[in-house]
Amino acid sequence: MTDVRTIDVEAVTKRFGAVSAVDALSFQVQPGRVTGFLGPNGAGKTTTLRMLLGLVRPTAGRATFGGVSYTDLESPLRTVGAALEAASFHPGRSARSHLRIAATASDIARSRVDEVLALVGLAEFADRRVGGYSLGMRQRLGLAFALLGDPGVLVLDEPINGLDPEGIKWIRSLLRALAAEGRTVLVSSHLLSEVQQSVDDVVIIARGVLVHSGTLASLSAGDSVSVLVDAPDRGALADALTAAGYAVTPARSGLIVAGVEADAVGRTAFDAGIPLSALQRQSSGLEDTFLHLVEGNR
Ligand SMILES: Nc1ncnc2c1ncn2[C@@H]1O[C@H](COP(=O)(O)OP(=O)(O)OP(=O)(O)O)[C@@H](O)[C@H]1O
Repeated sequence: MTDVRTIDVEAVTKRFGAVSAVDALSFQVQPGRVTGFLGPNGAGKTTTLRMLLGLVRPTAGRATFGGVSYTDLESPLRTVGAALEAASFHPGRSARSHLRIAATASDIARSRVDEVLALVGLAEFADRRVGGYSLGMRQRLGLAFALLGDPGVLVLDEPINGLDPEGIKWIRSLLRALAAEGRTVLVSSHLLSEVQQSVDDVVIIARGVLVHSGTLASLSAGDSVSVLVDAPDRGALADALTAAGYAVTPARSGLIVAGVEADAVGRTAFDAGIPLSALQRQSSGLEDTFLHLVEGNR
């Protein structure tokens, strides 16, 4: 690995005619961590990654690797490994032949081709025509390209898309391993649940604007906890909880008490001499928090 850098997105805007795909977006991606770049379909993820990789020119702002734009990098393939969605490969050529051509063009040792083929689990299919590959195998080939120059930064657009459960498990551990080696790893997805197990940090966008950036743990701080409680005498229970200062909302199967843990609700009922028929903690969960964040921006 040669060159480890942060990814710096600074007030980047991209308009396509009247469509504002990305709007004054700023965030930083740190080395040694896996960062999930999340947002619903059409949020502007691919456009942002394309600006980062010099494929689309921002209307305003700049996206760089430690202050240097992709097109100004001395040795781009050795600095940044990228796998964008819908990478096109020549159907009649093999994975090995694709990688050999790229290695030769960038002055990378031929031996590295076999290394990356093994790394992505394509060694036994290396000489097969890419036209016969499954979507998952194409994803692996895209990843092999990204890793070819042993770069310090990886930018991967929806790398989990198309992988089977075993492939998903494999890529999760690969992402973790790449970050553990000190690399900067940015992975886009429209599903938090897809990357939740492999990311340290999250950058969440919706409609082209930033809605949250921070550690994965910072996201769970927004989880709302509540308790569903019920008693044969629901009215008496509601009165006791309200008298104790809790916000109580009637629901079909009981009462919802917001922002409190089950033990406190149980104690209040016990002190008031009210036997309970149900007491259940409810957490909105990370995915709900994520959806709430992005839907607030729809
Ligand atoms: N070349 C283009 N011309 C016009 N509009 C575009 C172009 N590229 C993207 N857009 C629009 O910009 C917005 C953001 O699209 P983008 O593909 O970046 O989103 P995304 O978050 O990557 O979504 P997905 O997960 O569906 O790929 C969308 O409204 C899209 O229609």
